[in-house]
Amino acid sequence: MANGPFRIAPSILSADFARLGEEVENVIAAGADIVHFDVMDNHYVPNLTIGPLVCEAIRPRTKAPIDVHLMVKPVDALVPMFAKAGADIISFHPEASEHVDRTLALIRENGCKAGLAFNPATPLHHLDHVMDRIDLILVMSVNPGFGGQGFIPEALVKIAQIRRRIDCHAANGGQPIWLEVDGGVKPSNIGLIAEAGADTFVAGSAIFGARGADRSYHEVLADFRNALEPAARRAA
Ligand SMILES: O=C(CO)[C@H](O)[C@H](O)COP(=O)(O)O
Repeated sequence: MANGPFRIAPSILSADFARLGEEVENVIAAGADIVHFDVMDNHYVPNLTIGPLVCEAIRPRTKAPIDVHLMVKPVDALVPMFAKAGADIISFHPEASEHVDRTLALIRENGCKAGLAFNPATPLHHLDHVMDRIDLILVMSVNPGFGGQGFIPEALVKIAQIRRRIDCHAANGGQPIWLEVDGGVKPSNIGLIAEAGADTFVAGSAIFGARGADRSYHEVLADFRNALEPAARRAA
């Protein structure tokens, strides 16, 4: 699936919704690894997007993992619905669940990988006692709700702190955990984000914005891969 140690996950929030199936096929054919699916409820975040029916509609269009980011409160009722709709990974925010441990278990019981998402101001103590129940940690490098925002540089510190926790967990026999970053990721900063310790990169406007810039998804994804090369060489 991924080229080298890194995965690129286009956020379909910035895709052309009128041609969503085609957009998903094209961006994966151009070399992306994962489909990032942003779910917003106009309650936990001030925007409203897409739900399980749209996930179900795009599922047959790709074999790539569908990575559902739930920016919703409450969370639990949507977990089985997205699992049934074909999600592979489901992430949620600890502030949006009354029982983080229960929600993580529910995601795995429904056959998906479980992710925990951290807003820029969410403290990392939410990882305490649940590291063995997590498959992915999602660091938001913008406040959630909208695509096209600028990367918040303090996220780099948080990424490095989480990388140390993941490596320590693995050194003690723990399961692999992906470290995903979402918000303002571009070819100009992805190298720095990888050096801080991320391995999975969500990008919406920087990839789907190619449409307006007269460039192909293949060209834009090549920019991302080239920018990742020094970090990939160091990781090899
Ligand atoms: O979760 C999100 C916003 O809440 C989006 O996935 C994220 O912002 C990606 O968009 P962009 O790359 O344009 O910043």
